[in-house]
Formats: sequence, structure tokens, C-alpha cells
Amino acid sequence: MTTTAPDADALRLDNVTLEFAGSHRPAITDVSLRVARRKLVAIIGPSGCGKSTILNLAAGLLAPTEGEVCFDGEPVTALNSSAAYVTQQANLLPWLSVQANIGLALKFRKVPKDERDDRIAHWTKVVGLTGFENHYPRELSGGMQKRVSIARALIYDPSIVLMDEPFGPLDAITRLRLQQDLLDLWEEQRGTLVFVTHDLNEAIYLADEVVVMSKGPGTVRRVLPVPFARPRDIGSLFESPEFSDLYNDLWSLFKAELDLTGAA
Ligand SMILES: Nc1ncnc2c1ncn2[C@@H]1O[C@H](COP(=O)(O)OP(=O)(O)OP(=O)(O)O)[C@@H](O)[C@H]1O
Repeated sequence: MTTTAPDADALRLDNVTLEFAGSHRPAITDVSLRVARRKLVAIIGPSGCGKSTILNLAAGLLAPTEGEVCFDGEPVTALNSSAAYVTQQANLLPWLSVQANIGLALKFRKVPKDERDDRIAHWTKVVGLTGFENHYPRELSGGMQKRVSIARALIYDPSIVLMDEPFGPLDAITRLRLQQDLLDLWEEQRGTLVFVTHDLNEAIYLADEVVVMSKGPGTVRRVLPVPFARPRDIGSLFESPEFSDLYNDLWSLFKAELDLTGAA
């Protein structure tokens, strides 16, 4: 059993700089970031500013060149087995059925088959794929594949979920559905979620805080709180004047980091 400092943040980056071997400039510079337990935090910023790098550091896939990354108060020095990582691509195993893909982490953890089957059935239902248990990834739409990857990540009750552009490649309608599904799911699950997105609406719909990164070498420019109560309904939220105000604030910050004029 792990003992955790009661006041520890779920994730903390302290003055983290990361420079890839052979690179002439850091991918991120002096990034300090705190993610409290059970919070949903969005990271936005221009392409290449280091958003995925931050998730990779949190997952223990990369180590900082300078500074420290802590999970539940302890330095991350190896693969973070408490973190579930939903990457940009669904990355399902093509030779396994939907149910086998969803249950993969339980199998690795040697969860008994009866319990495994129950939990797979539960999560298949939660992500709306009942009836598709025996289908293979090639027989699913992009949205369905994404649902499988989300169920696969959440089924083992991870302490923190890291999502890299969770709905990036999907059409607008599927995206909205999955965003609302994720919100509803989070009402029950209430874990910690850190996700990267390019979609300012998505950041506001889902997050408690939005971290705005500056262009590379990336660092944290601002952290904006999202004050909307939960449970949230995307439709009503979108129509509220407070939503537009926050969107405009976020857009002003984000725009300043984009090279929209083509100037250097
Ligand atoms: N394995 C690697 N080796 C060398 N440089 C890398 C590597 N991975 C990423 N980088 C560089 O680090 C910087 C940050 O990359 P990262 O993927 O974290 O950015 P990002 O903000 O997630 O980008 P995007 O929004 O386009 O996905 C970029 O300049 C990228 O070229």
C-alpha cells in the first residue's frame, strides 16, 4: 500500500526543464505546475510548445534535465504505474476484440477472470459499446475506437489519467458527444485528469483550470480557473454569457502565442 502525504498534489512539476539529447534548445523551460487531486486540468498552447512532453514526464516516460516531477508527493523516477495514458491515437491491439482490449490492464494485473469479466462488461456499457464486445478495432469507427481506449484506461481505477488530445481526430458531433460522456463519467469517477487539447471550447467544457503554455521553448504563461459548477451540460454552458467571457480571455492569451501574421 502506498502512503501519500495528505496534502500532496496529485502532480507537481517544479522548475522543470527538459532538453532532448542532441537538441540545441529545451523542449520545455522552467515549467512549474500543480495539479490538485480530483481536478481536471487542461493544457493548451501552440504546436511544439511541449504539452505532450509534460504528459510524458508525468507518465514517467521522460525524465527532466532540471527540476523535479512529483506524483502524490513522491518524485517520479520510473514508469508511473498509477497513471493511465490515453494517447492521441487509440493504439488498440488490432488482433484483440473490444472486450480483450478493454480488459488488457486487468489481465496484466492478474485480476481473477470473473471479476475481470464483470468490470469489462461494466465499462463496455459505460462507454456505450455493449453489443460490440466481440468486434475487432478495424470494425469500429474512430469514435468507437476512442471509447475503447478511454475504457481501457479507466477500468483499473488509475489515480491519474493523462489524455493527449483525447478527441482530436474526431468529427465535431462525435467530439461533443464524447466530451459530454467524459463529463458525466467524471461525476462518478472523480479522479485526477490532465489533458492536452487545441480546442479552447473543450478546455472550458471539461476543466477546472486551463494552463496556457507559451510558444517554444514552452513554459507556463497563465493558469486560468474555470468557475462553472458541476455537473456541467455542454449545451447550456455554451449558451451562457460567462462562457463567452472566459473563451475571449483564453483566446486573447492563446492568440498572443500564435504566429498568425507569419511574422517571426
Ligand atoms: N523524441 C524527441 N526528440 C527530440 N525532440 C523532440 C522529441 N519529442 C519532442 N521533441 C521536440 O520537443 C518540443 C515539444 O514537443 P511536444 O510534442 O511536447 O509539443 P506539443 O506541444 O505536444 O506539440 P503538438 O501540439 O504539435 O502535439 C518540440 O520542439 C519537438 O520537436
